Amino acid sequence: MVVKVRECVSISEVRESIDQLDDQIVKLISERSRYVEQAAKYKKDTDDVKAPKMVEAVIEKVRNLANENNVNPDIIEEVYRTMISCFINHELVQHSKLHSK
Ligand SMILES: C=C(O[C@@H]1C=C(C(=O)O)C=C[C@H]1O)C(=O)O
Repeated sequence: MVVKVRECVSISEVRESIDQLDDQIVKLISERSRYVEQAAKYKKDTDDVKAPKMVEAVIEKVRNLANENNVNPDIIEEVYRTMISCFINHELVQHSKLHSK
């Protein structure tokens, strides 16, 4: 599917459109973060948090979604590897707080 976007007639319109999307993207990443934090409760050790097989499954899934949505899968993979790596570090902190009590 090709997502329909508005045909901008100036750089300020382009920037305005990108700003609106950034607002949504940050809200969605925040929502994702809340679920990753909840995952810490169900992971028994740090290997479980790092879950390399799960990471590869997510990467495969988002590469397929990228192909379906007409965006370069290599860009999506790089963005997701960076995001998941940050979330794993965040979750390791949550996990150690929960399991040191
Ligand atoms: C949500 C899970 O794992 C977590 C998912 C992450 C992510 O997708 O960003 C990061 C850390 C993992 O511990 C899961 O195993 O289902």
